[in-house]
Amino acid sequence: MQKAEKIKVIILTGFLGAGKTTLLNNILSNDKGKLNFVIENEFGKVSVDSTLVQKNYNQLFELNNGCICCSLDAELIEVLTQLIIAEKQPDCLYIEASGVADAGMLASVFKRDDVLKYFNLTQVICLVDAENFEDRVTEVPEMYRQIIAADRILINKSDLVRPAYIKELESRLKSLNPFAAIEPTIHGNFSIDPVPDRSMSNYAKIDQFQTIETNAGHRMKSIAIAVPEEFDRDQLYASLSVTLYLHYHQVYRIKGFVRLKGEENPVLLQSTGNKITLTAHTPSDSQKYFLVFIGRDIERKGLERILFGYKKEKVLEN
Ligand SMILES: Nc1nc2c(ncn2[C@@H]2O[C@H](COP(=O)(O)OP(=O)(O)OP(=O)(O)O)[C@@H](O)[C@H]2O)c(=O)[nH]1
Repeated sequence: MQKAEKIKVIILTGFLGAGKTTLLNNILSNDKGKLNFVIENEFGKVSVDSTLVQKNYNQLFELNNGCICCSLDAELIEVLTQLIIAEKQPDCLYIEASGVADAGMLASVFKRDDVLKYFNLTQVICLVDAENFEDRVTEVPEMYRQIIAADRILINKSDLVRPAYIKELESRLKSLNPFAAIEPTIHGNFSIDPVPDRSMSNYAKIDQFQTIETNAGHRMKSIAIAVPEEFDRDQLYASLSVTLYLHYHQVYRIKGFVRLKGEENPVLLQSTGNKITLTAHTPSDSQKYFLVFIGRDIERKGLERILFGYKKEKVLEN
């Protein structure tokens, strides 16, 4: 270890699609002169976020195919060890946890004596999606744990709800976590100053919440489907919209890259809540086309039928 001071660590948590990558991109672009390392953790095997994090970092580590809080702690320790022995240690390490990560369990890694010696977890920031909070919080226990483990809660997507609702949500979140600083944000536009009167994360308080069921694995599933063929934009949009409408309580997030008929650039397709967005994407040389579905009780066969079913029907019609 070259530096006298410990490596600062900031954990970003929040449910699927709450805006963690958007926030991280904002922080990194405001922080260009610094040596920043990033750990990206996605729940599924295939990573979309590592492509979407803009290159304003100095090194990026990916921990995929599991959740950093329950199945990847050995891999996390391995990355942390690499940082300790590296010639140049980062000014800050940002960890973007998967949307279903238990932030308390992740933060507890930084309580271990061997880790505490080199790393200072300064903030656990939880993003709450103002638009979808009510619908999801009752069915996803992981969201509670993310909220109660936070030093700072950002009510993101506040452009999509009424100002009066933000006030309501703020007091609701305050009752769940009275220790956190809470503020509304839009597109993760926020400056990462220290939480007032706190040089170290308050995550030690998590011990007070041990009565809440500990995370014995998530009920979520992540299914990646290769989509090398071109889709008709309207048909794809319609079949996924219907799926989100009918299976709103099962399909929590869709994201990936697809090609559309008659369009030169592929698109980044994303869903949060029941909204789908398609954004033009500049492909890399090794661009892969796939869609990742994250949700509960979802099955590959059913999803393939949704994606490709209408094509088969078309063949039969002709
Ligand atoms: N309207 C609006 N959209 C937002 C805001 N913040 C993020 N988004 C959009 O929400 C979608 C999800 O944002 P991400 O930053 O990818 O969310 P995430 O939490 O990293 O998602 P996962 O990694 O899948 O859990 C994207 O389409 C963003 O552009 C916001 O404040 N307002």
